[in-house]
Amino acid sequence: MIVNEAAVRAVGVTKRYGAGQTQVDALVDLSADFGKGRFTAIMGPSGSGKSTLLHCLAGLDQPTSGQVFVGDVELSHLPEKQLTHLRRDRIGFVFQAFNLVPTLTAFENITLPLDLAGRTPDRDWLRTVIDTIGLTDRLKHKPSELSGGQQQRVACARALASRPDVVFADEPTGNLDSQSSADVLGFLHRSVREFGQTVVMVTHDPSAASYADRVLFLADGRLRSELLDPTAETVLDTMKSLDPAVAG
Ligand SMILES: Nc1ncnc2c1ncn2[C@@H]1O[C@H](COP(=O)(O)OP(=O)(O)OP(=O)(O)O)[C@@H](O)[C@H]1O
Repeated sequence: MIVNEAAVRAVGVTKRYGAGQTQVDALVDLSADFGKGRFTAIMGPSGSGKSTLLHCLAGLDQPTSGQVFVGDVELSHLPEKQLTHLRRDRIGFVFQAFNLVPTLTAFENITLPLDLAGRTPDRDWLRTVIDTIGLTDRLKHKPSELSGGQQQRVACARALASRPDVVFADEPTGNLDSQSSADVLGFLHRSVREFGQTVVMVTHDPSAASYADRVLFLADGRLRSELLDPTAETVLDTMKSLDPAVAG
């Protein structure tokens, strides 16, 4: 397995909002590689730039300066139509609010992005993903008939259905109890370990971050620290050293 090859790369990314008195530098000259087949968590205090970074990496927002690469494609040079195709074909998204379509069944939600793209699902892959989320008996149910944790696992399966180059997850366990969080994180972890998927996840929760291979810590739009093979304890210790508010 090639461990060091980057699925996504930020090079000198700055993101500035507003101007003059209201100017905010949400990201400042930030560079980071996100290795293929790796699970990376992004942490940092509120307002440190986590969501902005995720949106820039996913081509949902444009850096003010600097470059973002998905594989070897540089996003800022892509016309909007190609960017839309790249997001659709090569990137999966999981959001805090599960964002499932209420009128469709779980199975239909999972295959919706492929259907919209006019792509034939890879049956074996779809079966693997569905078996791994452990909801085989709930596939004909609508989202309102599923628990929050089950809905988020459906959202994860939807993100993986196209076998994307990278899955971006923005606070995927923010609305879940601890057991449901463990189910969702366990699934993301398995998708990396067993299927070689790449996951980049923003979280506030040290135990969620401990499922990752690596944690990046942001503060004031800058990369401040990095932890490999994190545990909830080492993540919390690093957070305390970076943010006096956490240290209490
Ligand atoms: N559209 C916008 N216009 C102006 N300022 C913005 C915009 N989006 C974000 N910001 C500012 O950029 C900074 C970084 O915001 P961002 O949402 O990336 O932080 P975050 O670390 O994800 O925060 P949280 O943990 O609270 O979600 C903040 O100061 C925020 O107020």
